[in-house]
Amino acid sequence: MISFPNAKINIGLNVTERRPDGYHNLETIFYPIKINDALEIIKSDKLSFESSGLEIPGRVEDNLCIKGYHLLKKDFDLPPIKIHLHKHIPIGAGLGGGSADAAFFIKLLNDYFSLGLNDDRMIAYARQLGADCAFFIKNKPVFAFDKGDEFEPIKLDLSAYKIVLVMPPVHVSTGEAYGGVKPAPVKTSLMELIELPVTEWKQHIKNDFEISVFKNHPVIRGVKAALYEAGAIYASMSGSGASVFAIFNETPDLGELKSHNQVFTDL
Ligand SMILES: C[C@](O)(CO)[C@H](O)COP(=O)(O)OP(=O)(O)OC[C@H]1O[C@@H](n2ccc(N)nc2=O)[C@H](O)[C@@H]1O
Ligand SMILES: Nc1ncnc2c1ncn2[C@@H]1O[C@H](COP(=O)(O)OP(=O)(O)OP(=O)(O)O)[C@@H](O)[C@H]1O
Repeated sequence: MISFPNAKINIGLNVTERRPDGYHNLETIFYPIKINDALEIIKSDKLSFESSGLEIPGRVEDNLCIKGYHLLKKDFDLPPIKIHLHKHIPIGAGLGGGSADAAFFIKLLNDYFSLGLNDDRMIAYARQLGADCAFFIKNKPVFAFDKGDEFEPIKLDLSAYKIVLVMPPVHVSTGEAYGGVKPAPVKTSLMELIELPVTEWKQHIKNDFEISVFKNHPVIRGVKAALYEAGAIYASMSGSGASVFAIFNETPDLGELKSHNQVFTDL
């Protein structure tokens, strides 16, 4: 059985406070986009994991799919499977690629072995694998709060616009990004700001990670500026970076940006 985990972008991200457990409370809007991995499972005589496409850093045991298998195996008598992941979603990009794989893997196991889990139970498992994972179970635009794993549904449809995503040749680790951020309470919640017309987002909606990440990686600031020069209505780094997305009325001419970065369109 195969599925196609997709990436997300964060439209606005406010880190509001440090939590006693070392994590941070935040508020953000998660919006799914059409950059996909391919994830396949088949029955086998032993548990195995292989990947193709982009190289995934770290040990196989730490891959979120393997972690997901062991998590569900505690509660279900799962037979061994062979997992194949074709990695296409850029890594260290703030696109939640690993988290999407984890959530889609739980959904695959649920379907393949008819485990009978509803969304809430799958969300409870996904949350244990990483803060971003839970979003990808329902995979619909939401306002997220707490660790980024509590949600309010929102009505947001950007399909009338052209969304472009630029991945510069740098990677930012999530830990590094949280290390540089100064938490602060918000004046107006993103839940309200997201209701503004897209043309007003530039004045009101920000990503708190940009200050320190841009300082350490000025090339990312440059990408955002170039996207505004190309006519973007709104542009922002996604999550903890390094990717930057932009919303346009018409398909832009990205000229120079294309020669130094990976560019995704039609998202
Ligand atoms: C930056 C975002 O992508 C925004 O959507 C997420 O907050 C990151 O979520 P994630 O990658 O699923 O994060 P996890 O794998 O759970 O945690 C990685 C590290 O990020 C930090 N972290 C993550 C989420 C959060 N609300 N507060 C944190 O401080 C912690 O240092 C943690 O050790
Ligand atoms: N299936 C997976 N795909 C990619 N990375 C994985 C996966 N499983 C575990 N990882 C580990 O997670 C790290 C970052 O993954 P990911 O691509 O989700 O980060 P990101 O782009 O910073 O996303 P975000 O911070 O938005 O969750 C990788 O360096 C890798 O070690």
